[in-house]
Amino acid sequence: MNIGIIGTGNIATYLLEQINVNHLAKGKITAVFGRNQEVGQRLSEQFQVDFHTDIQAFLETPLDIVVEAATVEAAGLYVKDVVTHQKDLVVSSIGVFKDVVFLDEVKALAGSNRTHIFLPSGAIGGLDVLQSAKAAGGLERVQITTRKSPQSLGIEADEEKVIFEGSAFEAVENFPKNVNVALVLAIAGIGVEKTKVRVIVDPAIERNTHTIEAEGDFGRMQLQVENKPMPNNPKTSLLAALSILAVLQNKDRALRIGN
Ligand SMILES: NC(=O)C1=CN([C@@H]2O[C@H](COP(=O)(O)OP(=O)(O)OC[C@H]3O[C@@H](n4cnc5c(N)ncnc54)[C@H](O)[C@@H]3O)[C@@H](O)[C@H]2O)C=CC1
Ligand SMILES: O=C([O-])CC(=O)C(=O)O
Repeated sequence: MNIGIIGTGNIATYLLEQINVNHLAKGKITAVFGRNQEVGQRLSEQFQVDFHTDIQAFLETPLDIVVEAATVEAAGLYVKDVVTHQKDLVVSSIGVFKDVVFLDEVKALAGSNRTHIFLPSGAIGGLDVLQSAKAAGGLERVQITTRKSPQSLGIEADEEKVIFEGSAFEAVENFPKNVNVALVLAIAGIGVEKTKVRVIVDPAIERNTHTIEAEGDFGRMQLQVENKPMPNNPKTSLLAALSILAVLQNKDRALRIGN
């Protein structure tokens, strides 16, 4: 499997190490697309990977699957191109799908190009429960509370404070690098308007903590994940990078676990 990556940051570098050096997934990252020539050159030498600044040239290389590990904005620019070039796609910046019409368009393109789109569970879990809970309707309420340090949120604060309360749609507009988890939750569950999000800044906390609550005909769920932030980017939890690695490991397996 030839893997391409969009982005040259923290997640991209983590995947290059785990796949090209530690061989933790089948296949190899053969090409990286980014804007920063200097960083790209460094990654290219360190991990024996082609670096491209032209998206068309990147997508014309023989790739089986492309991992977007850039930003919500970059995902908006490139995901359709990836699918129309008939590559499978893994999206990290799931906030790009806050626009349901855009999500439907990308899904339709994937159908007509016979490709698959993977949305990793990222820095949370519980998506299996939500999908089962709504299989026959009857999922009523979903809420996520994200608690992060000022460094992880990229803001200044000297006391604990609720800094956002609203829908998943509004949350992405405000914190595009911190609430992709709310979007995957919304897509798995009851949608971007009904999924409620709270963001709390907490100077006393070291871990990126997400608490998910859901209720419906199935009963109730409460799940809390206390994530270690990544050293190179404290906004991002290690689990988010691991979840992409797991998607790449599981993609073609005969045995599927969870729904
Ligand atoms: N689903 C989830 O649970 C999570 C998702 N994320 C998403 O993953 C993304 C990547 O995370 P990190 O690697 O930690 O971030 P990072 O900030 O270390 O790296 C982002 C990279 O994207 C590149 N980039 C930005 N705009 C670009 C463009 N137009 N074209 C090409 N490259 C562009 C930057 O140069 C940088 O190399 C985040 O921005 C966020 O959207 C992050 C954490 C959790
Ligand atoms: O990594 C995390 O804890 C969550 C995150 O940044 C995101 O969902 O964008």
